[in-house]
Amino acid sequence: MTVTAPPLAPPRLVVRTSRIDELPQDLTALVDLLPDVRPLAWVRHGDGVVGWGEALRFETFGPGRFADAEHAWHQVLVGASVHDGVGLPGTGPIAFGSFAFDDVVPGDEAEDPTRASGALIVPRVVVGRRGAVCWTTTIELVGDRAAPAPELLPDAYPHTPVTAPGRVAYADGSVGAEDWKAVVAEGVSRIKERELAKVVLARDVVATAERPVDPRHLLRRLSRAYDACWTFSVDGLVGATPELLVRSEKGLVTSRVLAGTIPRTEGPDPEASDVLTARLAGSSKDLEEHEYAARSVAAALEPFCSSMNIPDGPFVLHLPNVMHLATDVTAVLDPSAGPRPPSSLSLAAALHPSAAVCGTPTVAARSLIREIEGMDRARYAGPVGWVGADGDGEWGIALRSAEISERDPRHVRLFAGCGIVAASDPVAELAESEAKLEPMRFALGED
Ligand SMILES: C=C(O[C@H]1C=CC=C(C(=O)O)[C@@H]1O)C(=O)O
Repeated sequence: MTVTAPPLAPPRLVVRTSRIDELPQDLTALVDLLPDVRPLAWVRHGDGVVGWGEALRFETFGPGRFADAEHAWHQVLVGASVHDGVGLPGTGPIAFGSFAFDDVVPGDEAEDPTRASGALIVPRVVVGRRGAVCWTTTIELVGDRAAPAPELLPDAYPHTPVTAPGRVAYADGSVGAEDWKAVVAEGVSRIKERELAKVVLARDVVATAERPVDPRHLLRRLSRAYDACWTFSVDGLVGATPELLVRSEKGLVTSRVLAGTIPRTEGPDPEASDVLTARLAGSSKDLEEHEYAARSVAAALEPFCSSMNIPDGPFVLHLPNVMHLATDVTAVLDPSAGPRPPSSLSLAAALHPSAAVCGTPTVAARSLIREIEGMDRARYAGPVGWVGADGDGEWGIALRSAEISERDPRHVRLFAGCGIVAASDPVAELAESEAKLEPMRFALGED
């Protein structure tokens, strides 16, 4: 694990949260506040948290990436001095984070042994909104002479205008579209050979923009057009995910499980929309895909919970680009499990990778992905979100996402994947993956 911070050991945080005037009733009110420095965001329906600056960063590696990050977060909180005048989820100290999908990236260690597979970032400034309550949090490192005075913090970062990426050219990523159909066909045949029941296979597309991609541009467009999704930005990974891996708040745990998809092709015709909804709700192939995902989430949560509610069947979630089969799982953390309940981050670690992004059984699916997918997923399909001082927080699965290249921010990798079962058809899966790329293609467009 790497801790990047001014040379102070151990670092001591001073955290102040205070209520501020209500922000405009606008879906982009929070993301509009972001300055031009690697923005942090977790926003849905205009509520959530945004952050900027870096008080602390913890970088972690490999299979221990979640546990090491959690340990570092606990350590830093021990000495923190917190003045929280609001007391809501997301107030006080928080860290944004994102984590790689896989424990190992084949061949990668040789190429870049320093590339972290997880990071928690404690921002210098957070602004949040929950309903009518808005707040700001400033986070300083004691003795950090480089830090601006607290009263200057919100303005101490450059507020240059948001820039649009201009013309964007798209090219094949690691595996071209045609070849990817063969990858899917291989997945189907392995399933038919009974090696496994389900595997999620993904592909990437590389976008090259005329100008460096400003994550704030993507955030604005996503939070407006995909407001029912969780729009996020952490360390150059930006997206609007419809899938909530876990939210943990005061002992109540929620997870929105998605699997089973139909691209939306019906335009504004409500009758056509009803036909698609009915087709998805009655598709045995999609129901099978969904069942594996819902079961994997329930099984991972079970050891931590005293009760759980799993609806009998999924509902159909309507998004602008696709419809999904969805199940909202709710559960209560077991109060007798010990003095410190599991944090949202450790629940995310236990849930990852669910069968919505990996497959069933997990180990067989993960090894088939490594064998045939032909792509480094990096942080795509890994957990992304935030954790607070009490461990509560929200973690989504980094879907409908793209990674802006650190080396050259004109380059962006867009990702999409599809659950494959015995009845999957490679042509239909390619069309589905295109529909799942649509949010990020839209985000890269012009206002
Ligand atoms: C893996 C992705 O979607 C997952 C979530 C919802 C529906 C899915 C599906 O129907 O295949 C996938 O399991 C993705 O968007 O890249």
